Amino acid sequence: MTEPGVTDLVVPVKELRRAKTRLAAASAVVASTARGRRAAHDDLAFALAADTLAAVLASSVRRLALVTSEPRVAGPLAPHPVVGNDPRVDLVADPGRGLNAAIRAGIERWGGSAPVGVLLADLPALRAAELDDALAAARAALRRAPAAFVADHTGEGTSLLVLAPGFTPRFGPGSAAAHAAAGAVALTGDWPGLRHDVDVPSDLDEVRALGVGPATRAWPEVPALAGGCR
Ligand SMILES: Nc1nc2c(ncn2[C@@H]2O[C@H](COP(=O)(O)OP(=O)(O)OP(=O)(O)O)[C@@H](O)[C@H]2O)c(=O)[nH]1
Ligand SMILES: C=C(OP(=O)(O)O)C(=O)O
Repeated sequence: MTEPGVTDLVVPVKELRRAKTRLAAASAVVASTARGRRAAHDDLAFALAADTLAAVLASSVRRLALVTSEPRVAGPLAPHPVVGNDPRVDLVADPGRGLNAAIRAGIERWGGSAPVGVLLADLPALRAAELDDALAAARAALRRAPAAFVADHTGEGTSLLVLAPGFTPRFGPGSAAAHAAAGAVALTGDWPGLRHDVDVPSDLDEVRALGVGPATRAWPEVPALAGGCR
């Protein structure tokens, strides 16, 4: 039986022009002009988020609070084909005070009185089945702990945090240790797509080897995103 709340997810997406600065070298390889590099960078950050969101929407997630002020996701040309008019998606304005503030805004959108998941949006190899499996494991863990998390492939970051009301998200450098120290249970499942976030250029090769969604696969070409999923 599904316990209420835990299939509600908050996903933050930073403004593309400010996001993923550690990936700048990847864009420099595919474009020779500053303008071209800027566009390639924004397209890459967008592709990572689009593929993550497509997997989320193919999962059993009940509601999605998408916290962003990025015009390509939430602006006048939105909704984007990936998010579409999906009734599960609730757009929340980014307060502009960093990642944890954005996450809090997403949690508060639903009142903050039930368990909720927080998933970062740089997981282009994420599979819907992995997310469902991890959410089920988190549901079980929440019977004995205030939160559960999935560490990223380096072991230092957090890709998914599921928290009961009252637990404070501690995203940022060293978040896996911070979440564990605050009492969250580290989930141990074999979820390579869920664990492999893309922070530095070498991560791109590694997620491509796992198998990424259509947007990241096509980069630096911008694909006609049709909202399909693997
Ligand atoms: N809405 C929102 N999302 C954020 C913010 N900061 C990070 N994120 C999201 O959190 C996820 C992980 O981001 P990071 O890789 O830690 O941060 P980043 O600032 O984009 O990348 P770097 O500049 O390379 O450190 C991505 O999905 C980002 O879009 C923020 O201030 N607001
Ligand atoms: C933002 C985080 O990770 P990364 O910088 O690895 O994306 C985090 O783990 O809180």
